[in-house]
Amino acid sequence: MSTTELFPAARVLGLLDLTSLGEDDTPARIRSLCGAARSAHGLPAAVCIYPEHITTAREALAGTAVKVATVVNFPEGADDPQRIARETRRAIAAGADEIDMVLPWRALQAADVARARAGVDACRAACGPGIALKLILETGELGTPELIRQACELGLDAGVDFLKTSTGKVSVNATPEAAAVMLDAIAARGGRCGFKAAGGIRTLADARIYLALAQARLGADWVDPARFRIGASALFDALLAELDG
Ligand SMILES: O=C[C@H](O)COP(=O)(O)O
Repeated sequence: MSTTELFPAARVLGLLDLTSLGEDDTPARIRSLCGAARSAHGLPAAVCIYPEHITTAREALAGTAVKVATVVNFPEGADDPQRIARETRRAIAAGADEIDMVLPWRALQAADVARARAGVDACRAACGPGIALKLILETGELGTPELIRQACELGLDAGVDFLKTSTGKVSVNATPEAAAVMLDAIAARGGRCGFKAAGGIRTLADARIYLALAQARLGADWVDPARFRIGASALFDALLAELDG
């Protein structure tokens, strides 16, 4: 079966974190994004927006099952655990269901594993068991498969809910090579952690590359919104175009 048949546009839509992380986003833009999310073809898994727009998104999505995801320590990936905890608590108080936190990846690059881990632990503690934590590794900046694997192990040890590739704000974002390393790490721990490909994914063909990689390593049943997401700001229009025929 081809990836087009395995992963039709309607299925991809249900796995989408519909993203708007523009510096100039306004409440009107977020309302419009959430209005579009209520498409006749089905709902995305989540919208992903800056923390200042959580309330707007919550209101605009009321009555739907679409989760409100937001970003913390974004996009820089700083290494201040207290700031990370504070941002996380505020986002949850404002109504976020899911937190996409950037790993203090420079600390990891500098071999300060404890500092990087402290940031993730702070976010995990602030999330508690009820809020999904997606750890953004910024794989394009980590660079080597060894460092990407080390970042995966750090996140898995800390009990994050998803490993996510990228912020979309650096020159190298999601790549199939980085995704393969991440999916291998997730599979080696029994597939309990999810995976989110994000950053530079613009077409259905791009999305299907990551879906196929995940299915090959973790199985067809594993690929559902509880464990697999595509984060993208530019894919939605391509999906609707396909669904509209
Ligand atoms: O967190 C998700 C990414 O920011 C989305 O990146 P993108 O704008 O390249 O689709």
